[in-house]
Amino acid sequence: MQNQVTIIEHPLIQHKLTLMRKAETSTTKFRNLLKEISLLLAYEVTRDLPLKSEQIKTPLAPMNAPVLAPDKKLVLVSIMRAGQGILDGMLELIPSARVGHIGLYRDPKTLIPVEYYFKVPHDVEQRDMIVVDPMLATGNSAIAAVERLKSTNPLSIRFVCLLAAPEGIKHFCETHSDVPIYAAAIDDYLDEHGYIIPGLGDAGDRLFGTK
Ligand SMILES: O=P(O)(O)OC[C@H]1O[C@H](OP(=O)(O)OP(=O)(O)O)[C@H](O)[C@@H]1O
Ligand SMILES: O=c1cc[nH]c(=O)[nH]1
Ligand SMILES: [Mg+2]
Repeated sequence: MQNQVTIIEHPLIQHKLTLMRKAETSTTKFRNLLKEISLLLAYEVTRDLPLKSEQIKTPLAPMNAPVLAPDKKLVLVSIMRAGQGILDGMLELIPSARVGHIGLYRDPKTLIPVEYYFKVPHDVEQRDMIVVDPMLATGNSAIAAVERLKSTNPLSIRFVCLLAAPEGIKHFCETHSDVPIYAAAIDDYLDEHGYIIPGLGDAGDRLFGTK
């Protein structure tokens, strides 16, 4: 199977992403912008959710109105820390979604992800999964997270990020060819430390003000 890679080129996303990239953007602004963009990413990644009809009454007339099909249950999984920034926005749009967390940090020397936390809802086998992390750089973290999450048997998995490097997309697609990727932009390349260029720096540090 060949991955579907969707670049979400909506002007509002692109404008807000530019503001996030700027070195002078404060932690508060960075966090707010990521939340705002995440609402728009959530809109795109849920575009094909099935609907059913429900009989309702407006103040003027009865009608058959569309509502989300009740069996379409979602679980959002944040790759901590930086995934929390996308999770917050998505939960605002999909408040009934269940939430899982996987804690990973990238060893700065080896660029190998180290897991420090894992918790997903017990009924994940009946849910479609949306995994979120702003950055897909080497792809090692997303690959490890998805591998771990596949072992819990969700109905399906989608991966949503803000920025991706071409190297990370290639690596991820070679490993998890069945998982569609949604991103706001694909940047140019990775530097010798595994940072996305031009990128936006370390998403976790910028989100939480840890540097
Ligand atoms: O594709 P990769 O090369 O694996 O890099 C991407 C990972 O790096 C960042 O996390 P980081 O390790 O900085 O942890 P943090 O979220 O706690 O800052 C980012 O949020 C991804 O999880
Ligand atoms: O550019 C990068 C690469 C990995 N993780 C980040 O937060 N930023
Ligand atoms: Mg980080």
